[in-house]
Amino acid sequence: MARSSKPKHERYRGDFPIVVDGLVNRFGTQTVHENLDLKVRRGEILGVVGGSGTGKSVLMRSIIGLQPPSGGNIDVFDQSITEAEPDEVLGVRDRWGVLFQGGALFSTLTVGENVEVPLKQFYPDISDDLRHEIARYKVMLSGLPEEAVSKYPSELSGGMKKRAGLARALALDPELLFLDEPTAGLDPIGASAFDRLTKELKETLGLTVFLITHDLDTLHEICDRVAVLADKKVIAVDTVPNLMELDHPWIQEYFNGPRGRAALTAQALDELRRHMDRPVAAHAVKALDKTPPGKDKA
Ligand SMILES: Nc1ncnc2c1ncn2[C@@H]1O[C@H](COP(=O)(O)OP(=O)(O)OP(=O)(O)O)[C@@H](O)[C@H]1O
Repeated sequence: MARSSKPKHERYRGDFPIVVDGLVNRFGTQTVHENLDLKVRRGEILGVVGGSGTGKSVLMRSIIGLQPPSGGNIDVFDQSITEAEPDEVLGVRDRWGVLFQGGALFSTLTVGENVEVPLKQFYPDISDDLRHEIARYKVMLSGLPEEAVSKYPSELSGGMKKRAGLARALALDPELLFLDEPTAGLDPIGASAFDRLTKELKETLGLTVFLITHDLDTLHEICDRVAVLADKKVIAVDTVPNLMELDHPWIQEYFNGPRGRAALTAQALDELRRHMDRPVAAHAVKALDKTPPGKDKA
């Protein structure tokens, strides 16, 4: 399993680190994906949305090679994941990190030991001291206090568990980061802090982020584009404002329904608050805050 003898790869410089072409996924008689196409741009945060059961997680699992598809092709860094031999896939697996729903931490290992798992798997030759040091650094990079390194998952809050899972996802300095509903179960303040962290990490580490979410605030705040899954396909990929213009029932219901409008208003309020020193903006924020529910807060 070790690949330390292989030369270190170059960072990907192409435009589309992930290209999904004609993906088909069937489970028995159930077809989840039928000719699904998707291109993820390098350096973007791509939000992935869709109703429950539309196959967002199956799509992510297909891209990271955990779900052999029934048809189609997936290239990651211009290399086919679907047709590659297991050994070849190993060569790209250390170039992505995954935060699964719920964190998926090993409960019998400390946070630091959890982060060390992929380091041991892919770089078995590095010294214990260096491995501990890398793990400690990743834990702090994920916004956890240094003491968290020696804590067990059961001793952490929900938000801290997500950050620990993120630290593990970042263990191998990935170019691609997969996040499956990272803000689910977090309170609004925790969710917003996690969103900010995701954006900061994307910018400072030059990540491309594939982010499955139901969280409208996340979509508005940090996603460069959003892919919408419906009818077994990706029916649209665009910025949120452009998606809101589309005449598809699910998209209209989702983005222009009451929750979608509330998220949009919250974002507008945030924008205004950033200019609170200007008296006019302060008045506008007050006025928007007082708008009765149900009335449009344009
Ligand atoms: N290993 C499997 N075997 C059989 N059916 C599966 C398997 N994995 C997923 N499915 C089915 O595929 C469909 C899509 O599942 P998936 O978890 O990708 O949905 P999702 O869009 O992520 O949903 P949610 O938003 O509720 O998490 C579901 O109907 C699910 O039951």
